[in-house]
This record gives sequence, C-alpha cells and structure tokens, in this order.
Amino acid sequence: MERADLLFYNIGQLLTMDNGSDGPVKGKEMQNLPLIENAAVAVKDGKVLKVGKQAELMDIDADEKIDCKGCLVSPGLVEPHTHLVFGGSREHEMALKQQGVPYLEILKKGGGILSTVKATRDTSFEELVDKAMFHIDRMMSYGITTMEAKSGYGLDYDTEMKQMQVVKHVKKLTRMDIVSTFLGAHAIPEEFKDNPEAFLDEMIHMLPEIKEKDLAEFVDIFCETGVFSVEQSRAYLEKAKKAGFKVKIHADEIDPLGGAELAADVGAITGDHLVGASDEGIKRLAEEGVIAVLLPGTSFYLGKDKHARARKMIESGVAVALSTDFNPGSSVTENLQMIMSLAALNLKMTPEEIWHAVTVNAAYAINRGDSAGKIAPGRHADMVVWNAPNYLYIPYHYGVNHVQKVYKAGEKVYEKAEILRKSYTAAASGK
Ligand SMILES: N=CN[C@@H](CCC(=O)O)C(=O)O
Ligand SMILES: [Zn+2]
Repeated sequence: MERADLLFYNIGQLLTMDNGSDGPVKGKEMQNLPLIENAAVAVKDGKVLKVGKQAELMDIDADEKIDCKGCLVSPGLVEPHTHLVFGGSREHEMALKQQGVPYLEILKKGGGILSTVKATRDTSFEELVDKAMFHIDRMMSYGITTMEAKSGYGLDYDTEMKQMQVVKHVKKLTRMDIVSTFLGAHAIPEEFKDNPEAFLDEMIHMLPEIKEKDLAEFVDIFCETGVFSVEQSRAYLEKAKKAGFKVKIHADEIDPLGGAELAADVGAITGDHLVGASDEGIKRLAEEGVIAVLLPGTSFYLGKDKHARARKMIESGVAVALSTDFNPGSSVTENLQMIMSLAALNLKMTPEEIWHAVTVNAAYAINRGDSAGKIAPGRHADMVVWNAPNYLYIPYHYGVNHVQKVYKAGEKVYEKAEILRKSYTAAASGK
C-alpha cells in the first residue's frame, strides 16, 4: 500500500490550477479553471504525491488524514506586488484625501512616499524586521504562501540596503517564500529634487553590490508624472537588465504616460497598475507576453472611479495577475481576498479569471511559476483549506477572511482560531 504523510480528503472542490502546460495563463484561457470535484490530495515529504478523485486516493495510507468537510481547497495564494518594509504609518493623510488633495500633490509637498522615507530612515533594522513579520503573518493568515517585497522607502544607499537586508533576514524567520525587488527609483528624494538623473545614477551604482549579495531578483521603477519619465525609466531599466536583473514597472498608475508600451519595449516581466494603459499599450503587452499586475485596491483606496481595463486586457490575450499593492499610502491592506472581490466588482473579472490571477499568473509575475500557484505532483504542498463551499464564494462574500487552514510545503502554518463561546452558550442553556 502506498504511504503518505498527509491525506486531504472530502474536498468538495479542488482547484489544482494545473492545466497541463507551463507559462502564465493568457487571455480567454483564464476562463478554464482546472478543478476536481470530490477530490483528495496526498502529501509526502512536503510535496504533493498524488492528486485526484477521492475514490482513487482512499487506499493511500497516511499518518494524518485531514477532513476538508466538503469545502474548497486551493493552492496557497501568491501576492506579486507589496511594499512590505517601511517605518511608521500615514493615517493622517486620510483626512487630506477626503478634502480632495490628490495623491501626487501630497507627494509633491514632501508627504506620501517621502514621509514614509523619513520614517523608514529613522527606524532600526530590528524594528523593521518585527514590523515586516507582523504583516507577513497577517498575509499568511489570509492564505498567501508566496509573495514579493519591494524596497523603495530609503532612496539612499544605507536605507535601501537596510530594507533589502530586512527582507533577507525575515526569510529565515518565516515559512513564507519571499521574492525581493529593488525599488530604489520609487520617488525623487529631497536631496536630489533638482537632479533626478544624478539620483538614478546613484541607484544604478548600487546594482553590482545588490547582485553580489543576492539582495534582489527584480528592479522596479515608478514611472509617473512628477516622478520618473518614460525616457528616464527606459534608460534605468536597460541598465538594470545589463546588470543581470529582471525588470518590473509601476506603469500608468495615475496618468497615462505610455508605461505599458515601455514595459513591452524593455521586456519587463510585469507592468503593474496600468489604470491608464492605452489600447496600443495593451496590444503590446499581449504581443510581448508582459504580465499585467492589476491592483484594484489602490484605485478603491485612492477614491478613483477609473479602473484598469481588465476586460480589454483579457480579450486582447494578456495574462493578468492581481495584488493588494500592500503599502502605507495607496493601499493599506494585506487582504488579497478583498482584492478578489474588488476585481469582480470594479474590474469585471470573472471568478475563474480571478483565481488564475491570484495563483498561477501571480507566481509567474514573480518568477515562481515553476514552484508556486498550482497543486500538482512533485510540487511543494502549498495549500489553503477554505471555509467556503465553492470557488465562487470567495469573491462573493467580501471583506472577511474565509481561510480555515494554510499549509506551506506540507506544514500547517495557520489555522483559524475559534470564538470562545463556552460561557455564554452555557449561560443561555441555564447551566
Ligand atoms: N505608486 C507608487 N508606489 C506605491 C505607493 C507607495 C506609497 O504611497 O507609499 C503604489 O504602488 O501604489
Ligand atoms: Zn507599488
């Protein structure tokens, strides 16, 4: 008899996300959801041993059998765009936004990103580690098992290095898989406000050391009005590629500058935000196979009524991924399930497309397509057992956490706590 360490059984719906082929799932293909009903999954040595109909797996002898009670089971969610490491917080900006002060105006006056830069420069390594761990744990509780983390709140050598060293350090403290991105070009610091080119040169000079110390896999830039122009971004990313990095772009987030076209031109793995992406830009993303990382929580939180054109992107053959954009200014949430609801409501994505966007496509967006985002034999058993009867339910019931249990490489890393009802149920029954 075959032996396993774990057997997940009585799974009502199992989203394997395994369509038998490699690469991100593009365009209309995102509608075809790889799903098995009445399923089971066997796990051995942290890896998936067998996946199939329950009847085919019940003769496997397992040390631990996990009754999924007819619920939904999916791969661990993948979060492809976060600004994880920062000092302080910006709750005071909420009132400014309510008074109608635009996001880029707050930045121009030295607030926004620049106020977090000041706080991050003033925060110790140890405090940043604790703070990052707090947010990582919360993301894990929402079902995320693989994520990306950007620097970008230092804007000087010491603090950018500190942020990336924090990420390197927290990787040793958590079961979360974390992919690091250098976003030194996130804003123009006060010291360089009249000479952005010199600032970009400073950031470029850091690249060999970042590479040598293995502190980041990706380089990213904020291409936006009042931040870095398309031409500055192009030159910067070309140099980053020469230094051996994969590249990403904060593109067309607020103003439509041609960031999507730039992402296609430079062969970026992803273009992120893309709220203002042009028709031509979307066409080019599809042609060049650039993954669109959409962040509907940011449009929601900034009070915008303009949203990324997900339907147009999918109809044009683009692979779409979704993310929280977790950061202290434009999207303050670790809840990727909430983003799934916003993608349904504001981006008009279907539930089938949304599940692709938070698993397999998000994994490819951070170069983890080979290891995350699918439940398939030989892969790490990163799995979520949901308190939900089916996959439609998660975007439908919004704003709350539906996770029952999270497993990372076959190890349980989170289980929902029970409400302590004993005293009042006893009182109600007169005992
Ligand atoms: N737009 C640039 N960066 C972040 C916001 C960072 C911040 O406001 O602190 C974003 O992706 O939205
Ligand atoms: Zn961002």
